[in-house]
Amino acid sequence: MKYCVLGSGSWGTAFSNMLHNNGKSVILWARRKEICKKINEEKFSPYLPQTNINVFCSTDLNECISYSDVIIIAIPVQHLRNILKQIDKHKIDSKIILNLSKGIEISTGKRVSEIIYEFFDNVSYAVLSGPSHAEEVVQKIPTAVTIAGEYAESLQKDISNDFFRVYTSSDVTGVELAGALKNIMAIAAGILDGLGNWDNAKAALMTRALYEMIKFGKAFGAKHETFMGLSGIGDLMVTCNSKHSRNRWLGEQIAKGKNIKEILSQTRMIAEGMYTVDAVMKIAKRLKIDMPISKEVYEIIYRGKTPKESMISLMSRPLKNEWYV
Ligand SMILES: NC(=O)C1=CN([C@@H]2O[C@H](COP(=O)(O)OP(=O)(O)OC[C@H]3O[C@@H](n4cnc5c(N)ncnc54)[C@H](OP(=O)(O)O)[C@@H]3O)[C@@H](O)[C@H]2O)C=CC1
Ligand SMILES: O=C(CO)COP(=O)(O)O
Repeated sequence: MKYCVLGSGSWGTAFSNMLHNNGKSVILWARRKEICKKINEEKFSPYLPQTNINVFCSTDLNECISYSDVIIIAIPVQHLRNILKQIDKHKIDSKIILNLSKGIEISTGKRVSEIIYEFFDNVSYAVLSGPSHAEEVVQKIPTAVTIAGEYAESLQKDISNDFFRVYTSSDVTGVELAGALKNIMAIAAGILDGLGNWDNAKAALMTRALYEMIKFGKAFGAKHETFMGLSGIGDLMVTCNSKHSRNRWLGEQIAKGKNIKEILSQTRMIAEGMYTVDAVMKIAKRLKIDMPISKEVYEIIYRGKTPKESMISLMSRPLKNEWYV
């Protein structure tokens, strides 16, 4: 199968480079000409400056689609719709779309599969997610992830190699939601890290975060076991603890007293959780799902609540059974 990867940020670049090294035919699509030029002429990406990038890059979106059997999405979710609008429907007809992005669209509350099917009715869809920081994948550090959806077994074979191990799952909704929700929780973890390196608090936060993710997922028919796997607790652990996580970093900066505008001006990278939390709070309100950690992340980012005030709010909630619904 031939592949194109849409999105030349850190993950799209790392993933396409890995597929190229697997011996697959791959094109990376970038929206900016200067990125393509650097990758093609200097084997350099500003998103992964320590690594040689050997994959071919193009800025011609529809040419990339025509060339490929599998179209891989690595575009921040709030910008995905705008890119999909530019794709010629006939060129993508009956192809496979594999999503790597982790988020929920604010304007519609949709997961990536739902956005894709709104545009293209005759495509096959799969999602790949799990603990997989691009910075480690380009260094060939052992990584394991989950893939769910159509052609999962064929994709699993093409993508896996001696350092990147792909497991299959049948739960597309769960894999999508777990990947989106853990980004919110990583912001909360970063806020805690910025306040103090507190082991008890971090363990409590991650455990209650997982329960919150499961409650939300179940409202959409996601399987409990998915949240116990690589795309659930696995990705939650890595994102809440990793020095590479942009979501955790964003939280840490907030706790240091910086305002959001100032933090965003420091990087071109995307912390998806900052946007997903807006979508999740709208959905949770509508469906009456209690999401205390997400609510505090939302209040801090969008309402100016201080991290200390949020911590007090969380700790002074009415006492209850650990597994309340
Ligand atoms: N980084 C990682 O380790 C992992 C990331 N992911 C997920 O992959 C997805 C892509 O993230 P990642 O590769 O990390 O991106 P990065 O944060 O590394 O880079 C930002 C990307 O967003 C693009 N972008 C910024 N503004 C726009 C816009 N207005 N329209 C379209 N694209 C825009 C940038 O394009 P440009 O350079 O042209 O500005 C760039 O490709 C996210 O959903 C993320 O959660 C999943 C697993 C691992
Ligand atoms: O999803 C990721 C790792 O699995 C990347 O997380 P960040 O976007 O927080 O860097």
